[in-house]
Amino acid sequence: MEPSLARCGWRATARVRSAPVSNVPNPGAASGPAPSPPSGPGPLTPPADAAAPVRHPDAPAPGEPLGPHYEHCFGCGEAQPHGLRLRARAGEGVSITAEFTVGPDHQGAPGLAHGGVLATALDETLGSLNWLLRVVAVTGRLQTEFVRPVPVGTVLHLDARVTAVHRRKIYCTATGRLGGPEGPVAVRADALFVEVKVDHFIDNGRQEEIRAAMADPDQFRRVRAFEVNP
Ligand SMILES: CCCCCCCC/C=C\CCCCCCCC(=O)SCCNC(=O)CCNC(=O)[C@H](O)C(C)(C)COP(=O)(O)OP(=O)(O)OC[C@H]1O[C@@H](n2cnc3c(N)ncnc32)[C@H](O)[C@@H]1OP(=O)(O)O
Repeated sequence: MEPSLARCGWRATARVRSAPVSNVPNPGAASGPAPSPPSGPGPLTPPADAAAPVRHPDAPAPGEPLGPHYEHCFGCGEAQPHGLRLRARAGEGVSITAEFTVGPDHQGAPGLAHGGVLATALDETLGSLNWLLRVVAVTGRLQTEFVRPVPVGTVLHLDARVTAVHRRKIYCTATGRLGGPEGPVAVRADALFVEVKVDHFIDNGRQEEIRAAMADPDQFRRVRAFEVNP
């Protein structure tokens, strides 16, 4: 241990307190064997009749930057001072690459990215995939795996792809690597997005921001085009 940390009273031997499992009361014990864990495919496994994703003919070309989908978005917006300012590019097929530089505003522990911020980076990258399908969709489910700590200053290189589509459900997966596209894997996610109409935002968003977004002709046209010109 660093001498300076030892001076602060930190002990490398700290352990979570725990009781032996046999001492934990089990109210179900008297009524027979414990229920078996759920089996079968989970909600992030596409059903057998799911289809392969199809890249929309008007999707941005591979390598083309996607640009923010909303300027105040915490994930990608330019007008969001503490946001992630994640930059995404179209990939081949229905895939995306993205970069996010972890800054001091993104810390959880000293010098390390907050797990929720990393989940946001994964969510934002996965959400960008819908631009290649040309549908508007929101996250229904996001399962994250944190494999390595991510220091402040790291450029996290993300890649994501859609694996299957079933009715309004879009199944996708993403990986984030440290320092470069071939760097060690730090985070992973599997997700289910659900296609929605633009009315989802109009009906549920705070009126102040909705009015401002509707007054922005670029914003409105871009999103509506997904609905009326599938
Ligand atoms: C002028 C206005 C301008 C607007 C500008 C807009 C620009 C922005 C454009 C694009 C935005 C993209 C934003 C990107 C940001 C990154 C992504 C996010 O963080 S999004 C935020 C977090 N997510 C939510 O807030 C969702 C909250 N949840 C909901 O609203 C609903 O629960 C919703 C829409 C997800 C589903 O509700 P239902 O009533 O529409 O759909 P049902 O009929 O229940 O489900 C349809 C199918 O999906 C399955 N499903 C739904 N939710 C599921 C879940 N959580 N897990 C598993 N399956 C689920 C169901 O089982 C059903 O499947 P079966 O077709 O029957 O097989």
